[in-house]
Amino acid sequence: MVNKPPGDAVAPAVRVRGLTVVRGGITILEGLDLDVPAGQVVGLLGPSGSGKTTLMRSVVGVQANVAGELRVLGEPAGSPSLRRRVGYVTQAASVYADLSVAENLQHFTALAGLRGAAGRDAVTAAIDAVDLGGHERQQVGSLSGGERSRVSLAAALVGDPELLVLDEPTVGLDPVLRRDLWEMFHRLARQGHTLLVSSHVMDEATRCDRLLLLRAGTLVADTTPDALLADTGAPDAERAFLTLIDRAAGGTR
Ligand SMILES: Nc1ncnc2c1ncn2[C@@H]1O[C@H](COP(=O)(O)OP(=O)(O)OP(=O)(O)O)[C@@H](O)[C@H]1O
Repeated sequence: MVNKPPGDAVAPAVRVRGLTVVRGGITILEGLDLDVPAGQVVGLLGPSGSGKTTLMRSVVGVQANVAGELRVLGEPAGSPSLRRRVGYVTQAASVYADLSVAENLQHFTALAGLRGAAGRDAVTAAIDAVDLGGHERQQVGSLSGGERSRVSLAAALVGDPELLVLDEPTVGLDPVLRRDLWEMFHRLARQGHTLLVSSHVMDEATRCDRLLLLRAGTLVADTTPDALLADTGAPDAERAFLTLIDRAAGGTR
């Protein structure tokens, strides 16, 4: 497992300066400056279409037409050396429905270059991390939606990446599963992983250590849940977000 370095003076896991991304001839992200601190659960929140996936794709190095500075774990985003250090879970499940949980994870451990005992240990550790013990032999196609999401997460975990980039991992899950997943994210952060987790559900903001609030491709706030509520005087994250948007627009509400 990744170990936390001592002290607080740790370089950010992701450093973004002046990031602009154009897709289909349209500027989707414009001049973003932000840091993702190491060892924390950082929420990337914003409405549908605000650019969360585009930013995540840029961080993991699969996005074209990216301008500006984008460093991930000290390397330029997309560097070949980052392939094993960064895990990415997209919104679409990336696991095979006709294989069992264990077979899926064996496939991903092999892709991560882990063979023999190291591969078996990685599969066991990933299954434990996502609490899927007892489901090893079950076909993924017969799992519940929440269990399937956790297999995708386990697949991203097998190489023990330092940075996990998770695109809307809790979408469509019931409140209990959502809570369990957020608890798991914090457990992973305590082990030294950094998690960048997107959501368009504002009440998930309170579950993050830090928050990046995006709207229409610009950063509305880089804050903590407590500071967000204190700064806006709003009773919850959703109303705080609306207050910030009104402020940015020069509104009076
Ligand atoms: N190839 C493309 N050409 C033009 N516009 C695009 C292209 N891909 C994405 N977009 C636009 O970029 C904007 C940001 O999309 P993105 O998927 O990053 O948003 P998001 O915040 O992740 O949304 P959601 O929460 O719905 O997943 C959207 O308005 C989308 O329509």
